[in-house]
Amino acid sequence: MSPLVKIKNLSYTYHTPKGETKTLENINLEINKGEFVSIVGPSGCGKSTLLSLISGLLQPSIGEVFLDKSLIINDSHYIGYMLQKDHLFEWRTVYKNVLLGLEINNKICKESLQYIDDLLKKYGLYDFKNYKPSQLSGGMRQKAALIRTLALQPEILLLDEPFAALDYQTRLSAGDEIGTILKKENKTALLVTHDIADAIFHKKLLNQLFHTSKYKQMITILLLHLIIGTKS
Ligand SMILES: Nc1ncnc2c1ncn2[C@@H]1O[C@H](COP(=O)(O)OP(=O)(O)OP(=O)(O)O)[C@@H](O)[C@H]1O
Repeated sequence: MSPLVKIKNLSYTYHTPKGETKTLENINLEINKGEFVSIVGPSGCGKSTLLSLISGLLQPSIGEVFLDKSLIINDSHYIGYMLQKDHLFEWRTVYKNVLLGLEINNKICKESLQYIDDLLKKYGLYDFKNYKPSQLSGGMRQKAALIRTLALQPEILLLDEPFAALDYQTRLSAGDEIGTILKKENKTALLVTHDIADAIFHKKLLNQLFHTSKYKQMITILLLHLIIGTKS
């Protein structure tokens, strides 16, 4: 089976009038379909940059990023992003928020609406669909944001510290629920976090440990493969 995401000899340097910042150096990584991979590293080590490169928002300085065997040169593949903040709009109901991606991408049809209804029912938000985001708990809001992302049926989900804004208890339950949803929907996901507890919460298989960037000594990116599905 060929990997869904393949990163080959990837390096990235930011160029600004003040100088250059070598952020990633010679990263190699493969993610198979259905895997949940966590990358842990301290603030500033390049986690968000890596996600931008995978999503095609940035182009590698050196190396290549492939998604499903084709080179990522722009954002032509559909990639779902979940950020620290849920970015739900208070003036829209939960349902209207969840519909937003479909609306923007002109993808509202009978099947997509049915898929949203199924997700809302399966994951306990259907009864809250006419609520405003402020009437939901932090964990429920993150679930609504996840359903908004899943509605577009992305090939891969990129999760950039999605639990960081939640309190510890909510973080545990939301992390658990979101992991369960991704597993049930058979999604491939890459989580980046500075908090190792977030990554090992799902415990599973420690796959690879690598050091990166001589410019940021002592930074260790701990790569955990949290295998979802039959491999878990
Ligand atoms: N647009 C930019 N221009 C110049 N340098 C940048 C830019 N974005 C990020 N950097 C630098 O690149 C390095 C990596 O940043 P990045 O945001 O990828 O790290 P991170 O691990 O995601 O950090 P955090 O956990 O704080 O979000 C940092 O030194 C940062 O200052």
